[in-house]
Amino acid sequence: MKAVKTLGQFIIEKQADFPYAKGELSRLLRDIGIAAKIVNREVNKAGLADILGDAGTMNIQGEGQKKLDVYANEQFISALQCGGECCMVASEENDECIHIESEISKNAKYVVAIDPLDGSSNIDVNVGVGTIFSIYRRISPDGKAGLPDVLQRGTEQVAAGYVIYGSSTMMVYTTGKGVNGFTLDPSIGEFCLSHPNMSIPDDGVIYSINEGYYSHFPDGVKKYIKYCQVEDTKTNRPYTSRYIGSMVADLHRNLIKGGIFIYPLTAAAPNGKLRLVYECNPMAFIIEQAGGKASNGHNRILELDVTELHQRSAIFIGSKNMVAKAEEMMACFSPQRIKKNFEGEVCLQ
Ligand SMILES: O=P(O)(O)OC[C@H]1O[C@](O)(COP(=O)(O)O)[C@@H](O)[C@@H]1O
Ligand SMILES: [Mg+2]
Ligand SMILES: [Mg+2]
Repeated sequence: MKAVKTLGQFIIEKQADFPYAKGELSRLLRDIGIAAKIVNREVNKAGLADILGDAGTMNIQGEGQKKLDVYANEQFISALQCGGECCMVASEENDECIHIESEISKNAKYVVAIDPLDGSSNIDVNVGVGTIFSIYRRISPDGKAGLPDVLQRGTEQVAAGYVIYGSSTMMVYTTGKGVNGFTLDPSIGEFCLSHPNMSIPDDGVIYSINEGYYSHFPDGVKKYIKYCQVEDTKTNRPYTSRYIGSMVADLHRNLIKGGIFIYPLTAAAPNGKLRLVYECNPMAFIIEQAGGKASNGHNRILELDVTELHQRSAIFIGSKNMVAKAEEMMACFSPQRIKKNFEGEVCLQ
């Protein structure tokens, strides 16, 4: 019988990888795991728990908040407040950063950026949703945590992860030493190591993009979609199209099977849709740690300058050879040219 290793046991064991570790990061990951279990409980019985539907409020993105967006946000913030290892939270659902003033937390070493519920458009229809988190070391002086702490480049993340609430619930995370996945065993209420040392294949046969916006895509993206659809058995094409509409679920599938996920600049979202701080940077850290690649079509996501909390970015992420191919086609079009393209100027293609 294979020994079960829980998330808590694994975290403590891995602490040895960090000679100066005092357990703060371990306890912070524990706190995130606790909130994930509470959210999972509600997601699993969402239809019965009066937690489906709209909350009737808008977030700073101008998006209508779902009841589960608000619930998940509250659960993660309160778990981080109780745990004492986080001095500030930046959330998709809050305009500004939330300072944790309690005595035990205000000088805590870490700040957390979070997308409490990812894939909100799928909540009411029982399709996989997730949570995305990113952890940075506070760079501001004691008690002075602020925006600069979450506007650090993605390369400065000390840990990142996601939770997927799917047919089973999993937590997948990295601390910069590989990627590991844990499946929640409801019978013991523990996340247990199920996917050690996850790695994404260098090549895949899945492309994931919302083709409904095709006419608004940059020509480089149109060219790449055409490339995916061409008949060529030598390169396993045509690839197959899969798009769930929850970034976590689309990336989790591609992490395991190989594939590329693209959310480019579009006419409707000229700066992209997905948010750099709590969606693109953490997912890029995980995918790179699994051997994949992540860019905005031109530049490495993790090296992008972060100037705003809810800043958006285009993202091309997944199997490294597939992302490289897409970048090759985007190279025909510099970001400036793409912008011009949206202003209706004829593309040189
Ligand atoms: O419906 P679209 O435009 O394809 O967008 C889907 C994308 O938007 C998101 O739902 C945005 O995330 P949130 O649900 O956290 O706002 C992603 O999960 C998903 O990849
Ligand atoms: Mg999201
Ligand atoms: Mg969200």
